[in-house]
Amino acid sequence: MKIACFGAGQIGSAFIRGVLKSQIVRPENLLVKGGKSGTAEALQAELGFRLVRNVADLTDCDVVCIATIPSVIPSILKELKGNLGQNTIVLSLATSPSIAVLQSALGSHSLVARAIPNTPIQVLAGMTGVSYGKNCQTTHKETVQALLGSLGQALEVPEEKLGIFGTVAGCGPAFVDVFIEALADASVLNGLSRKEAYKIVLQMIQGAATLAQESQTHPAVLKDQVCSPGGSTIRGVAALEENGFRNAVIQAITKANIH
Ligand SMILES: NC(=O)C1=CN([C@@H]2O[C@H](COP(=O)(O)OP(=O)(O)OC[C@H]3O[C@@H](n4cnc5c(N)ncnc54)[C@H](OP(=O)(O)O)[C@@H]3O)[C@@H](O)[C@H]2O)C=CC1
Ligand SMILES: O=C(O)[C@@H]1CCC=N1
Repeated sequence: MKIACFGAGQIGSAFIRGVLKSQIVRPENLLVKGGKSGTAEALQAELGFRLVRNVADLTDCDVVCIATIPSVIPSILKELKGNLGQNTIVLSLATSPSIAVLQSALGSHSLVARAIPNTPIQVLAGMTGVSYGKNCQTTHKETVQALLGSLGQALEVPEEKLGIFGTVAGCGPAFVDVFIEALADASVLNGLSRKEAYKIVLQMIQGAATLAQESQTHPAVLKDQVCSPGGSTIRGVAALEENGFRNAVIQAITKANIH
């Protein structure tokens, strides 16, 4: 597979690291174009992909990804128009613009898709939602699925659900990181070292997620199994409820919701 990526910032670099780690693309078949700050050049020195010198080099790419903030995208689309092969799919990883806007900028026959990945793609543990423009046929979807699926799980969703999918899966890691840090702070407050705290917290979170996934048991049942009568856990659960933990999480997702 030959792919290109515009942007080597947070999600661009996670994508680049992921596709090289999964070996879905070889470094010589990965072309990257960065912005002005030199992040792409620094990453290239570490990972050995190719830097894009000329957009005309992209015509034989299977997929051209766009991993920049939305405001830069119109100028990238202008650069791309006329430099894409007949079967090159433009895959935007940005929260906007919509497929309709991408397609109208690139031409009515263009192959366009949108995906919202998350930072765990760099360790092949991603969860990515993807939506396709109307010109994408099964073979194009298979190419994108192979690419994104190599980074963890990738699920096709209608574009109207991509925002909330991307909010939970894409913003979610930051919320979980806040929770991890808070658990570690509480552990340190109560006498553990930072190192011990993170070791315990990370394995506990991974274990709880694995149990929920493998047992296919409702989280309320799993929670009840931990709460011994008159025991410690139920006192902690009551404290979470008293402090609006559930509501805080619901508000966080609702405020973050990508439209
Ligand atoms: N961060 C995340 O976890 C996720 C982000 N996204 C989406 O991805 C997009 C990027 O976000 P994020 O990675 O966090 O942002 P960053 O600011 O970290 O990265 C954006 C990158 O784009 C580069 N850039 C700017 N202009 C151009 C250009 N003309 N051509 C090529 N590259 C350019 C910038 O380079 P320079 O600084 O050198 O100008 C920068 O490195 C956003 O739309 C975001 O919504 C989606 C899912 C998850
Ligand atoms: O913060 C953001 O806007 C992006 C979208 C998903 C994750 N980060």
